[in-house]
Amino acid sequence: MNPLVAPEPLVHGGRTALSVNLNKVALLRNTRHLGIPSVTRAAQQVLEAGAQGITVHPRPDERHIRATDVTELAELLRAWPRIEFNIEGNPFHNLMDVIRAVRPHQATFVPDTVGQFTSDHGWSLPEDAGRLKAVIDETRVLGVRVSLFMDPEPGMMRAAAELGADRVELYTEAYASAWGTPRQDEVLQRYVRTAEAALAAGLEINAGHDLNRDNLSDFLRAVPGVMEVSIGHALIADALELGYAETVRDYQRCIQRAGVPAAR
Ligand SMILES: CC(=O)[C@@H](O)[C@H](O)COP(=O)(O)O
Ligand SMILES: NCC(=O)COP(=O)(O)O
Repeated sequence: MNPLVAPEPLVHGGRTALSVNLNKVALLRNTRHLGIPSVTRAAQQVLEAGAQGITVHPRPDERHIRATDVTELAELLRAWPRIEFNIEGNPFHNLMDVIRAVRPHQATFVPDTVGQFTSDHGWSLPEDAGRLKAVIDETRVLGVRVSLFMDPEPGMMRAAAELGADRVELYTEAYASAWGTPRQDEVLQRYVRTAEAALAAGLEINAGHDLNRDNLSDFLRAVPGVMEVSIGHALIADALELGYAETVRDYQRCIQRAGVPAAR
């Protein structure tokens, strides 16, 4: 029995789930040998406040999330059967060993290099398709949903679906950079067209990177079918001021303001 995949699919009724990325809690923790702030305590508090998922990106250099964090979070989440565990990373680096061991609900494949400052691009299809097929197939056989981290390129959506991906995660940095500028609507339309192409190809849709309390509602109001947003950097920064619980509630309010009820 897959330890983390729920017996029944975790369906949020097409509503947008909030998955909190805990990378930056681990980043701060790693600056001393004191074990604080605790990653598992952060997870417990954001889940008690209503978050529907936890996301981590255990990079090969362990600059933030470590392998031990992943196993401790997997253990914690056994007590939260309706919560999704999303583990991100490059499947050609360390990620597949983690997926085989933990079998989270979702694996998000990201084409980062080992020392990359942060994620800053999606997969190139069809160029990357040949090597992605095998790891997508293996991951799905393990009962783990596959999401491909993708730029807002409508023309790549069919190729992502043909590879067997269940979802694409729209890389939202371009939107976040344009938000509040005269280019906002033009850039947003690229995401709308990409989401429409993804849905037409039979893919489900996630989104993430640089989303925050200012730009989230406009994105969800415009872009159809977003099942999950994974948010870390801005959310943890907000939590330094507001606390985890009030911050999660505020992000849920942003989702609800978009007219897309937050997942229950
Ligand atoms: C894939 C993505 O956009 C982010 O989830 C990524 O985890 C950010 O990584 P850092 O937190 O190391 O910047
Ligand atoms: N996949 C995006 C994610 O998990 C968090 O990205 P960010 O909010 O830290 O930019």
